[in-house]
Amino acid sequence: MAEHGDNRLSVSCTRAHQSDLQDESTIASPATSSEADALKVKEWEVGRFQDEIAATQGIRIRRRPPTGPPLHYVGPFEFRLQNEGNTPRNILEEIVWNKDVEVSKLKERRPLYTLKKALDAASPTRDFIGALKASNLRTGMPGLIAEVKKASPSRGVLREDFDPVEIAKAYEKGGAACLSVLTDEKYFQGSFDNLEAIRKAGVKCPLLCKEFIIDAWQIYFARTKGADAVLLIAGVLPDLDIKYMVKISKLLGLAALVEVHDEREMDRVLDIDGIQLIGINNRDLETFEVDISNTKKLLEGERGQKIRKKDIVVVGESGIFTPDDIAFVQEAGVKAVLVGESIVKKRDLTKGIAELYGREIAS
Ligand SMILES: O=C(O)c1ccccc1NCC(=O)[C@H](O)[C@H](O)COP(=O)(O)O
Repeated sequence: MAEHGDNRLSVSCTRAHQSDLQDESTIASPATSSEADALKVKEWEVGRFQDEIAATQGIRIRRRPPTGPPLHYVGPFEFRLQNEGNTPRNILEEIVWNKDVEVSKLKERRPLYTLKKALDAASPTRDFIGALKASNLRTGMPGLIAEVKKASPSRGVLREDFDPVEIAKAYEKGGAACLSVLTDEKYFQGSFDNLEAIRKAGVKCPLLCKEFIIDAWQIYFARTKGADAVLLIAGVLPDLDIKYMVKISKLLGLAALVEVHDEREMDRVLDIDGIQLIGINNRDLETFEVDISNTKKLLEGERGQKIRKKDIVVVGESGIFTPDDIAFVQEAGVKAVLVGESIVKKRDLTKGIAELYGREIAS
């Protein structure tokens, strides 16, 4: 019944205090099924409370279906009962609701204390932000985070002959500074096995675990699978969760790429101390619309000044296809780009990077 004990952790995550960082593994599991039921009820109540807090920060994505699980099974037949409350409003919300269930099950199999134990023997992480800065200095162009991406909800399957390790090696050969590895199975056909395999294959580029993180447990898990950085999506996580998760990431030696899509999210994130890496996603994850001028819009005026003052590295993400696109986001102020579709679809991945940049960027 570790799940229920651990679920209390995600509650503490929203009410983050520094002391939570020490207390996590000591929370007890419920002893009886009635205690477990009571905890489940509490969990729903807290979930609703979390959503209320999130809404005050402009977050539209609800953590869980407000009226209970989206599927109901009645008698010998399965009925799919849907109403406005338990139907996700968009794909991002659907992903988050599925992730919540997935993470609860994973936590039951691998409670936090076992992950912490595994970390005692883990090899050190590599400097993700340092690699981006070094590449930017060396080439005079944005450092490349090349994405190992088989499929996506908006584009379907991008590459049929998908060998993650071969793709990672080809990207590295083409001059990628870092790699982004999608680990979500249901919507992106990715996996943590891919992340682990790339890490074990001797690829030197630091690795971003591209996951929908909603619980600090996932950060520990990513670290055990070889990640050097994790993604935190401001459109999903309230401010206190971001603060807490950035701290946890640092404690584990991981960089945190905090992703924003609009001005409101950027302003929230700029008010949080300790953030060194911000990704501006040109894709609206609720509608799939992609517009690279979003990067420019979010870096104009006072926001740009604040970012430079804080020495934050900005990554332009999504919809980058041509040397003109690279020049456009560089002009806007990014020091790095995160690119999936335009390179993963190329037959020759190494050459594809040179085509994207309009020149060789390998050293
Ligand atoms: O790509 C999607 O369809 C998508 C849908 C819902 C949530 C996230 C999604 N993508 C994640 C990303 O933002 C991209 O994988 C990444 O920035 C690379 O984008 P691209 O170069 O356009 O493949």
